[in-house]
Amino acid sequence: MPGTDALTRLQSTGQFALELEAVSRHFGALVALADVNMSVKAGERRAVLGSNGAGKTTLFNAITGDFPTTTGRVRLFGEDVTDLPSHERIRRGLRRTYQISLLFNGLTVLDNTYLACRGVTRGRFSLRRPKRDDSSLELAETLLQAVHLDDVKDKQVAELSYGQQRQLEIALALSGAPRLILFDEPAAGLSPTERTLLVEILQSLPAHIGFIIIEHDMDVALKVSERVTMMHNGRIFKEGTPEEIENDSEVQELYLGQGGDHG
Ligand SMILES: Nc1ncnc2c1ncn2[C@@H]1O[C@H](COP(=O)(O)OP(=O)(O)OP(=O)(O)O)[C@@H](O)[C@H]1O
Repeated sequence: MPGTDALTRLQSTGQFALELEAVSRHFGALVALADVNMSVKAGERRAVLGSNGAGKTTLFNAITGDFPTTTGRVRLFGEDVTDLPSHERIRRGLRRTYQISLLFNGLTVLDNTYLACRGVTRGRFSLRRPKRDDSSLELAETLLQAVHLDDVKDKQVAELSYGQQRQLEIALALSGAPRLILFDEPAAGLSPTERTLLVEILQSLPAHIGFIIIEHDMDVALKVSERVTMMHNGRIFKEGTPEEIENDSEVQELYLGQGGDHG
């Protein structure tokens, strides 16, 4: 049971997109997340940094409900979702991208996006051929413009570069009125040019869409976020503005102490 302060915070308004209250996740004897408290405002852009095994992916799994938490409460937009399955959290506006690709390689870019739009709006997938007047098709085209893929919309996904596939994953995450998106290392494997484009795409997302980004590229993470949470050994080690984190001597020590292993 959370204490009085925790309960007061749990009963707070929906001004927060996300509130984590003493969230822990154990794997046997291993504590992957230990008593994590974290609040992200609606529309806020937050980076989560930390070395390998710091608990970043486990944190995402706790937020999405992909793994149950061992202890603690998770609140989305003022509502306690700790006991709700992933699809119920998605219905409340939560989206996630993965480090592995979940795209349909044999379909076109537009078809992939269209299916995602229909899948969310109708609650299930339909393989009906799109008609020109379909609002899902219009939405899909708009999303592809937002991620700079409109000129390759008729190509098969398998023909896209790796960077373009990552851009498409962002378009899919944008389908169906998301309010909070979790991006899991979107810059991984991208060229410098593709990273610049990624930063531009993330910075141009509509203001009401908040996100949390796990990113090993400090430069990308600090450019697209308003606040940064540093994790270490399953705990929150530091939180602050990008400037505060960049200039923090303990953060520098931790990173340098790992021989430059930022990820
Ligand atoms: N399903 C699992 N079973 C057992 N241990 C796990 C499982 N998932 C994660 N862990 C362990 O929990 C700890 C945190 O892992 P996690 O993947 O959350 O770290 P991370 O910060 O995302 O690391 P990376 O940057 O390498 O992705 C690690 O010690 C990891 O080995």
